[in-house]
Amino acid sequence: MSRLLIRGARLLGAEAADLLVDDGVIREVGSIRVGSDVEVLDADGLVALPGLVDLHVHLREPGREDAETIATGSAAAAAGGYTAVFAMANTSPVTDTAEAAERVLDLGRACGLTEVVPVGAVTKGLEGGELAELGLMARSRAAVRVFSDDGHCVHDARVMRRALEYVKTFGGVISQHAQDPRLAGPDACCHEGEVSGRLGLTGWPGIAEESIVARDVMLARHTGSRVHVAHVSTAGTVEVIRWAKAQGIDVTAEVTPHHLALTTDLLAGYDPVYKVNPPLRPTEDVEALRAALADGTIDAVATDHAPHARQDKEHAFPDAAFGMLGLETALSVVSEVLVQPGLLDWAGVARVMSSAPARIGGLAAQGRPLSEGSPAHVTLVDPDRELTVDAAESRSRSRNNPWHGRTFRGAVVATVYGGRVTFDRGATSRTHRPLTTASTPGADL
Ligand SMILES: NC(=O)N[C@@H](CC(=O)O)C(=O)O
Repeated sequence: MSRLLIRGARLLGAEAADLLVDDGVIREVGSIRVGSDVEVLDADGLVALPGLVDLHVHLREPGREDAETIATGSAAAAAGGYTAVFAMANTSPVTDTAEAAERVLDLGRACGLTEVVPVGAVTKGLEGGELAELGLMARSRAAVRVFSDDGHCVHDARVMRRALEYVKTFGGVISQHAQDPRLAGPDACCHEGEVSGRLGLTGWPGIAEESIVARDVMLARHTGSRVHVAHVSTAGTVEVIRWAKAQGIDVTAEVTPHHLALTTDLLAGYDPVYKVNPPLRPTEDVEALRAALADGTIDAVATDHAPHARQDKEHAFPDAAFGMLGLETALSVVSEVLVQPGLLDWAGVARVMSSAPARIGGLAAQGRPLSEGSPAHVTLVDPDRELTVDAAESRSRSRNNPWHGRTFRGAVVATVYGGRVTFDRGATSRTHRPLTTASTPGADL
């Protein structure tokens, strides 16, 4: 494999330095001179983060390759700075066997743009009844550690209890889509409140999420097992998780960029691009989610990248599919709503978008500090670069992009996965410019 020099990157909490990558590993960090046989990424003024890790994406293959494939989803992931993504099990067929998980793994490896980690279903066919082949999936080549019926809640407490007991035996985790189906059924498509009343849309009350999370943290305590809360969307859920963590219960949680930035008011025009599950919530919830991510109550940002073909999404609001794209814009949204206002620094971004999700998902080779001997998974970010989102330019096969037309400050410039450049917005051709903090580069990170 060819060698790569990442020149002059701003490392977290350290001086700017060059990184020499050989055979997929960071060999040297410092001031490095190389010959002309080495590919160079000019990272002057760019922040180098450990490669981003996304615990929650929908890649739609097998079954809905018209909406996304593992290849197009991997390209979108690389463009978003991701070096690992966890592919949810709600494909067709469902990832509920060892063979299905291995197939997703192999398709991801064949693309080679990012690590594609299969998530196994908790129950057969996501039907909520019988447990899927959890042990076989764990012992397969795919070594599945994260299990989820995402898109559906594991609503039967007895099934959830057994699943938690089972995955404990091999250090797995259940990622729960918390939605009590009796409190928020299939027609529920809008946060239950003033807006749903005014628009005449069926409400999806926060209590449908909070009551399941409260039950699940108690089941995690009872079983001594590990539960992860997918796409937290309300202030009440934050309170439950904060309490559970204070009791020492083994619970982790993720929040999406859209729940950190968009509110239920956007539904006023009935644009189905804003229809997502769980729904967009009011400002008070958004503020609580931002604060919870900053103080560590919520561990990670996960996109819930949910591509949909036009024929599924472009309908009257109640009939449209749930979900929105997220992979290519996540870092820019986090930069805009958390870094610019001072709620997170870049070390904090590395925590919530790389090291914490890697730890939760059991990926030892991801989320590591960029030091000698670490695998070369690197995301280069320009904190000041403006990015205007154009849905037509997406690498995703789908166009349900809620950020179309928005301009963000802060963008991924290049991604290195296993020592190979998988995305480059021009880092190889950038002109040199001075570091913004010349005396102590990295001090503001
Ligand atoms: N998050 C979404 O809005 N959609 C998800 C599944 C789901 O959680 O409904 C999808 O697969 O499209």
